[in-house]
Parts: sequence; structure tokens; C-alpha cells
Amino acid sequence: MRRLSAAERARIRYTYEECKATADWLLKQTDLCPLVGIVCGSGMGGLADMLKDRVVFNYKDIPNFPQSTVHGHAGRLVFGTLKGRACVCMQGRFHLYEGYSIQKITLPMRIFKLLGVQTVMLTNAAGGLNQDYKVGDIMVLKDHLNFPGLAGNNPLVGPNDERFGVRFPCMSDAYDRELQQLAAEVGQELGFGDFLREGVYSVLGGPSFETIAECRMLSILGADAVGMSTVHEVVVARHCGMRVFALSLITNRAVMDYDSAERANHEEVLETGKLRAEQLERLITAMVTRLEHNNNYV
Ligand SMILES: O=P(O)(O)O[C@@H]1C[C@H](O)[C@@H](CO)O1
Ligand SMILES: Nc1nc2[nH]cnc2c(=O)[nH]1
Repeated sequence: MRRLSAAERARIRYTYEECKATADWLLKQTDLCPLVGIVCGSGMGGLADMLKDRVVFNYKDIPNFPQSTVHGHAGRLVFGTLKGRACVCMQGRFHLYEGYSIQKITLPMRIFKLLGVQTVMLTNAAGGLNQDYKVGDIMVLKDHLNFPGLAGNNPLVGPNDERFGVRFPCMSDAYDRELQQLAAEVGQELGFGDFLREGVYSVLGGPSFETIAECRMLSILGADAVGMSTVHEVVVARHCGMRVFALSLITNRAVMDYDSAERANHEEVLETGKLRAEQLERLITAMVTRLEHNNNYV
């Protein structure tokens, strides 16, 4: 992991004007006006390579952007087209456990909004809690359990700028139902029915994986999968009015049994990402080509 400077760590949030300056800086250097923003989960950075006519920015060169510090998160913002549709893709995301504030790890969602993005498609690697799930399954998120948020660590804590959104955003419609339906249709057409699921994702702070008792608790509470990301981004994306679709690649089975010899590890997570890379690319590409956008959207 790269060491963070004290100054990088200290900065908690960015103003509307600073976010706008970052978005304008990016827009000046590309002719593309992306309507779709994609976030690559651990080991899924290959999704960004499917874009054509690419313009690539290293996070370290983007004003106000944090830096990726996790293996499997390259740290590049890639503009490009997918079957002619302009997209922007984060090849690497930020996590709470990297030491950034929750406002900072979600900054890219506000940049997406100011770039003109209307639909955000988030991917993540997650441990499967649902006993019916297998490694390699793709779970479309229908809801989440936000443990940091329930404990007071929500990215919207602090002064609210109405130019982004309202003080008290609704989350009962966080995951767009039409997009879930579209994923199911496209998945069936591609022959992915056997490994496409839908479920509830629970987020914890990480970086330690869960104990057996924690996995059992999450399962009892209704979670189908557990991870360390996505939900914070969803909250900020919904706050500023973007449509959200999210999926988890089940990269490992959460250990629920004291007799089990299984041990969660990041290498297995990255390996499973590689094995399902092609199917993930096909699912996302097919969905993007069928997304409808309102050109007058503000
Ligand atoms: O960015 P995601 O949520 O895909 O990353 C998951 C959670 C941890 O960062 C890592 C654990 O292997 O994968
Ligand atoms: N918290 C958590 N995150 C993961 N990311 C990939 N697998 C897992 C897991 O088992 N637990």
C-alpha cells in the first residue's frame, strides 16, 4: 500500500465549487459527455478496458482526487464509449479502511454528477452469506444494510449543500427497480440465469474480514452478501439524483461454521474477479446499450 501524506489524510470534505472545478478540469480535456458512470470493484478493473476511444486520467493527476492504495484498484479514471455510448469508469475505488473520510471516498459520485452522469453502475466483490449462493454468482443489489451509516458514519453528515441534494434523502428507492429488471432480462438473454441472483448487500468498515459470529448475525438480519464498499457511494449518488444500479460478484463464501477450514483472503477475491470478468463485461455492456436517458435531465 502507498503511504498517505498527513495533508491527504487530514482533508475531510470538498465544497460544491471544488467539485465543480474538478469536473470542469476533466471536461476540458475530453469531448465526451458521459451519461453513465461505472465503478469497478476489486479485481474487476478490466471493465474499464472494454471502453473504446479512451481518455485516461491517473487519479494522482486529478485535482482533489484521493489515490488508490489497494491491490486490484488501479487508480485511473477512464472516459470512453461502449457501443457508442459515452461512459466514465473508475478503475479503482476508495474504501473507508484506507483511512480517508467517508466524504472523500464518495467524492467521485459528486464529480460524476457534475460531469453530467445520470446513471451510476457500481460493482463490488463480496462474501456470500446466503447459503444458496456459490462463488462466481453475480448478485444484483435490491437493498442494503448500512452498518457504518447506522453507527453515524454517513457521507452526508455535516453541512448540506442544496445544490447537490436535500438534507434528508429517501433510501427506500435507492436501487432503481427498472435497472434491476433490465439486468434480469439481459442476464436471461445472455444465458446467465444460473448464476444471476438478487439480494441484500451489507457493508462493514473492513479491512478485517468478518468473524463467524458476525457472519451469522448478518445472515439473521437479512443480508445475502457482505462487503466493504458501494453503499456510501449509493447514498451520495442518490442524494444528488442519479439512478443507481449495483452488483456484487460473490468472490468467496462467508465462513459461518466453526468446523470450516475456509479462510477469506484478498487473493481469492481478485482471482474470482478474473474468472467472471468476461461475463461481467457482457452484462454491463448490454445494459448500457439499453439504458434510456433524458437529455433534459439536470
Ligand atoms: O471495492 P470492493 O468492494 O470490490 O472490494 C472488496 C472489499 C475489500 O476492499 C476487498 C476485500 O478483498 O474487496
Ligand atoms: N467484508 C467482506 N468483504 C469482502 N469482499 C470480498 N469478500 C468479502 C468478504 O467476505 N467480506
